[in-house]
Amino acid sequence: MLDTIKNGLVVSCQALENEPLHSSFIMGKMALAAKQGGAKAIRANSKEDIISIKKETGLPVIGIVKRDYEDSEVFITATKKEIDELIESGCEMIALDATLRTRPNGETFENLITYIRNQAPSVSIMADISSLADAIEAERLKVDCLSSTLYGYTNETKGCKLYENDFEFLKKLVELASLPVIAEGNVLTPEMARRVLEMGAYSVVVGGAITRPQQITARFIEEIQS
Ligand SMILES: CC(=O)N[C@H](C=O)[C@@H](O)[C@H](O)[C@H](O)COP(=O)(O)O
Repeated sequence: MLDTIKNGLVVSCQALENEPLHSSFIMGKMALAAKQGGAKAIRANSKEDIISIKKETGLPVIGIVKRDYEDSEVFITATKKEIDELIESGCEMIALDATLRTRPNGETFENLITYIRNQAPSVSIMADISSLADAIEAERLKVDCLSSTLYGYTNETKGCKLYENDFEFLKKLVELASLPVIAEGNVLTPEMARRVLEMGAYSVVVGGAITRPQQITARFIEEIQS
């Protein structure tokens, strides 16, 4: 999986229940379009979407399951339940929240890593981090790669954007990490994607700027009305 995405583009094809394109059929077609454009792999949410995308494209998939829990802010692959669903989906890599926040049901990131290694030894693990401290802990637990997914999406980093100050956070992360670092989150243009790879990112994940038309439209509106 890691060899496949090196220096390449991964397209995130996700539409949650409250989004207009929410449908495994549509995500499959979206992923096919991404494949035709040259995507090396797809990042996707839910067992159903992953099965549909794999059937439609044959591309490797970085799988997540987003689910909200009352007792925790962690929502990306939070517990064993989501991991079981991902293993059943056949995805090649599982991404999970690797922040230091408390998980639902008293589960721990460390236990989930062990669980994946035992249940699905051929599946790679991506740690979705929000800070350098998260990255250090994820490396200690021997995940396969780090992704900047949650930078800007925790209480401590709220409002931060990955591209700020010429990708300052990503630069620090690449310097610190010995594992491959995937640039993900608010990579909005082809130029930004090239820039993060130049800075040493191993690969880049682009989501909304390709697969969420409501975000793309809003960006046009913002520009023409300002
Ligand atoms: C924070 C969170 O929930 N991120 C999710 C993680 O899978 C997705 O909603 C994002 O689309 C993905 O990370 C790609 O980022 P962007 O869409 O900004 O290119």
